[in-house]
Amino acid sequence: MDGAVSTHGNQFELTEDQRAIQEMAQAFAQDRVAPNALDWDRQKHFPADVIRETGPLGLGGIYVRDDVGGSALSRLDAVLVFEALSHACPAFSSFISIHNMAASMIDRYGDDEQRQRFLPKLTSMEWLASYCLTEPGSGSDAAALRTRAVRDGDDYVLNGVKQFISGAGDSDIYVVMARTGEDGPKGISTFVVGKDTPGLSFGANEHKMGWHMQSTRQVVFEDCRVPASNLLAQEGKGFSIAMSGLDGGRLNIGACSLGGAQSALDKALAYAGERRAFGKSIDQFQALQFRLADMETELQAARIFLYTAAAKMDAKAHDTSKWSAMAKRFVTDTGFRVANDALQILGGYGYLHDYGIEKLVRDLRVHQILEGTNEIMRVIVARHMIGRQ
Ligand SMILES: CC(C)(COP(=O)(O)OP(=O)(O)OC[C@H]1O[C@@H](n2cnc3c(N)ncnc32)[C@H](O)[C@@H]1OP(=O)(O)O)[C@@H](O)C(=O)NCCC(=O)NCCSC(=O)C1=CCCCC1
Repeated sequence: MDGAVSTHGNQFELTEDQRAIQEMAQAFAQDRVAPNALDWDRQKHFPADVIRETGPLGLGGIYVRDDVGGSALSRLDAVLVFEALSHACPAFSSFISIHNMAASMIDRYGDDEQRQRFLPKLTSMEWLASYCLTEPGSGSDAAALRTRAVRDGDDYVLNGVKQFISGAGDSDIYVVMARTGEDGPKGISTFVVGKDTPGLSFGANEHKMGWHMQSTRQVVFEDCRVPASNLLAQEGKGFSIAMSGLDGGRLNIGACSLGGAQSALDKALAYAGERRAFGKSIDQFQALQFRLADMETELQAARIFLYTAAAKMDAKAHDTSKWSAMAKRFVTDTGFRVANDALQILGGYGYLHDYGIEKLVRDLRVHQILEGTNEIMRVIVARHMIGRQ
């Protein structure tokens, strides 16, 4: 299985520029990611060098403004990139997506000085970035976070623990939500913290089911002194900043599921044409044809849905958060189902690491949990429907 990229003729009208972006990301995925993805997974290797190669391609700040080195592209453009990269490795693609989410939060909410200080190195990928919201005692109920930041002269002093942080220990920059005021969402603020800040440390790398090529650790703050000039926007704005970052991140994660599931379907289709049983190739059996047809149909529906949600965000539609949540839920559930069905088509071979499908299933499973569980996505959608936003 060579990880060849299929565009599978989606019906969404893409511009010539968008096709060029898509082809650039597909070529990079095929040349630099696909040949290594299984090794990275097996060795739990974080390929910082290959990740950094995406900087000069403009993927370090895909939707960051261009005065600080960003590519100033659209959310739909970004979705095309993450979909293409995920065809080779969803875990690789999702790290680039997290980095972009963090960079775009600094671009959107930072002042000029902060943008100039952090973004050129983030967009070039000289620095990598992580996003720190979840804590050991608060996941879905994000506004219950307890990491505290107390103002002391020209600094804030941070104490607390962040949990399940992707890229922790490898990233250079951490965008951290911490409590500066009252309980609940209005007491939360956002800080940019450099890796070398005294008082910042990292836990052990978690043993996970998938996403092996990126580390997941606790981030620990012990009297960690951060300059007040690293506060994004104003005190109390942190929850909204975190949520609006996730509105975009959820589209990206949907794209990572889409690309991974397409890769699994492509592998299953190729296998079904080659594998013979009872005197014919197994793709001649109607039971398998029906399954393939359902996988193709559901994946194309997910693709159109995701592209539509991205276009809504580009158009700054008032119900962007609802569309992001719907797309994240629908595409990640569909992607996992399709990848799991693909594994079934390969039978015993699907269960072997070398065929690449069990890795896709493991990688895609977590997309139904992170960046807001799919249950929380339903909460967000329902609140919009009944008028409680
Ligand atoms: C939806 C949710 C459950 C909502 O909470 P509540 O009911 O406490 O808060 P509520 O009353 O809804 O709102 C408070 C204020 O906040 C504003 N705001 C909300 N959404 C948004 C938004 N989308 N944009 C801007 N502002 C927003 C809201 O307007 C309100 O302010 P206001 O009072 O009006 O001034 C929220 O907590 C959530 O979503 N959890 C999932 C966390 C979750 O997703 N982690 C994932 C962690 S990250 C992760 O998993 C990663 C994994 C891999 C790597 C990257 C990260």
